[in-house]
Amino acid sequence: MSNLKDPSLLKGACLVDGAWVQAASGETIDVTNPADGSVVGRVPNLAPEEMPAVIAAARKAQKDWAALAAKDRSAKLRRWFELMLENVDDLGLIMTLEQGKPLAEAKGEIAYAASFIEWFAEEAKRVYGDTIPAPRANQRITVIRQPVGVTAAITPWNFPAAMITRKAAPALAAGCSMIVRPADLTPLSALALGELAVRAGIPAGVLQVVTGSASKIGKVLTDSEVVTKLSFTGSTEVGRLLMAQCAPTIKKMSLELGGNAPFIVFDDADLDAAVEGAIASKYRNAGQTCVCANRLYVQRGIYEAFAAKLAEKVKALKVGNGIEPGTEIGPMIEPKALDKVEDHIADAVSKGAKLILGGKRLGGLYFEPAILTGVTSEMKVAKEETFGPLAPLFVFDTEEEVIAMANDTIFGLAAYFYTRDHARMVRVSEGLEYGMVGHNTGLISNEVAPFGGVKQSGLGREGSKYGIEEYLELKYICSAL
Ligand SMILES: NC(=O)C1=CN([C@@H]2O[C@H](COP(=O)(O)OP(=O)(O)OC[C@H]3O[C@@H](n4cnc5c(N)ncnc54)[C@H](OP(=O)(O)O)[C@@H]3O)[C@@H](O)[C@H]2O)C=CC1
Ligand SMILES: O=C(O)[C@H](O)CS(=O)(=O)O
Repeated sequence: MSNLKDPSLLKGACLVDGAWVQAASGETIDVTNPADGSVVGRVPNLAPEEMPAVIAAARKAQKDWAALAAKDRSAKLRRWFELMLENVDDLGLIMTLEQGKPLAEAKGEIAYAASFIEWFAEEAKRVYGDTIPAPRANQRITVIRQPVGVTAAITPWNFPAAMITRKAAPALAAGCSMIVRPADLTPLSALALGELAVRAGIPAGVLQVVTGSASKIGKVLTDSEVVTKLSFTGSTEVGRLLMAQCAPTIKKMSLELGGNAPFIVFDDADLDAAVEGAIASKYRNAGQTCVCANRLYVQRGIYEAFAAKLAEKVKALKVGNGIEPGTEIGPMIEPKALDKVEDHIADAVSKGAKLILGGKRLGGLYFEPAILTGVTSEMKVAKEETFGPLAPLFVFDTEEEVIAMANDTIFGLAAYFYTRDHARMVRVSEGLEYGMVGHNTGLISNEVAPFGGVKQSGLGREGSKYGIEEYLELKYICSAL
C-alpha cells in the first residue's frame, strides 16, 4: 500500500486498551485483495484466552467514559468524524484493496460511515429523561436513560466501515464502550478507524478492535456476563446462532440480517427512473448488499420494455479492478460468492428462465452482471438472497398479486416500488411487510433514517434518533417525599 498518504493508517495489530498488540502466539491472518489475490496486510489471530483482558479493559473504560459530560463525548466523536473525512482518500483506498468495491464507492462509503459519527455526536447531547405525574401526592417519578454498559459488535465484509460506525457511534455517544470484531476478509478498514479514534482522543478501552476466529472470539463475547449487548450484521444463519448464544446471559441484541428485497415496477412508473433505480439498488457493491434488489417484479404491460432498457444499461457497466478509474463493478468478495450466483442462474435456467445478459465468469473473482427473464416463484432466486450482480425479472398482473409475492419470504429488510399513483403509493407502502420501503428510489440508506428489518431480517434499528435507544436502558426512580 505504498500509495497511502499516511501509511500509519495501515495497521497490522489489534487495538486493545489503547495499545496496538499482536497475538501472544504471533499468529496472523492474511488479508487479500479480491482484485488479484495479493496480500495487502496481515492482522493478528487473537486467541479466545486473550479476550478476557479486552473485556476487562472495556469495563474499566466504560465507567469513566459514561461519567464524562455528554458534550465532551460529543466533541471527541466529532473529531473522529472530521478525521475520517480528512483521510477519506486513504480510507477509501484501504477499503478498495481489501474489499474490491470501486474506489468512488469506497470513498462514498467512508463519507456515509462518517455521517453516523457526526449524527450521533449530535444525538449524544439529546439523551433526555422524563418526569411522570405520580399516583400518590408524596411521590415523584423520574425516568433517566443510562448506557447499557460494555457492548460488542460483529460486522461483515460488505461495508467494512459503515457497519462499524453505525454501531460504534451510537454506543459511544450513549456512554457505552464497544469491542469490535470485524470480518476476517476486511479488518484493515476497521483497524484504520480504530487508529483515527485514538487520534480523536477517544480514551483507551472505549473502542477496541480485535481480529481472529469469528466463532471463538464470538463465543467469548456472547458468554460474557460483562458484555451486556451484542450488535451483529451478517447472515440470518449466524444471527440465529448468536441469538442462541446470547440467551443464557439475556443480552440485549441488535441484528441486521439477510434481506430478499422485492423491487416492484408498476405500469404507470417512470420507466427510465425505474431502470436507474434498479441499477443503483441491484448492482451497487456488485450486488453484495443486504438491502439490494433481489427480486424484480415488473407489471406485464411494461415487462419487455423494462427488460430491454435494463439490459442496455447493464451491458455498459464497466467491470474491473476497483482502483482503475471508471470501474463500476469490482470483483466479488470470494469464490463461494461467484458459485452462489452461478447456482442461482443455473437453477433458474433449468426451470425455464432465460439468461438475456451476462452471467459468465470473467477470470479471478470477476463476474459479468446478469439478467434473467421469465423467472417464477419456484426458482431459488425467489427465496434465497443471491448477494451478487444478478437481476431476476418476474412478471405480475395486479397490485394484490405482487404484494403477496413480495411478502412471500421469511425476510423483511427493504422493499422498493415505482409508481406515480398516489393512492397506490400509500396502499403498497403500508402493505409491504418490510422495515424499509423505497418509493420511486433505489437508494434508501442514510444516517437520519432508521435502518433495520422485520421478520427474520433482524431486530432493532440503526441510525436516526431511534438508533441510540439500542444502547440505552431506562431507569425509573420513584421518590417518596
Ligand atoms: N446483513 C448484511 O449486511 C450481510 C448479510 N450477509 C449474508 O450472509 C451471506 C454469507 O456471508 P458471510 O460473510 O459468510 O456472512 P456471515 O454471517 O457468515 O458473517 C458476518 C460476520 O459474522 C462473523 N461470523 C461468522 N460466523 C460466526 C460465528 N459462528 N460467531 C460469531 N461471528 C461469526 C463473520 O466473521 P468471518 O467473516 O471472519 O468469518 C463476519 O464478521 C451473504 O451471502 C449474505 O446473504 C453477509 C454479509 C452482510
Ligand atoms: O447501509 C446500507 O446500505 C446497508 O447497511 C448495506 S447492508 O449492510 O444492508 O448490506
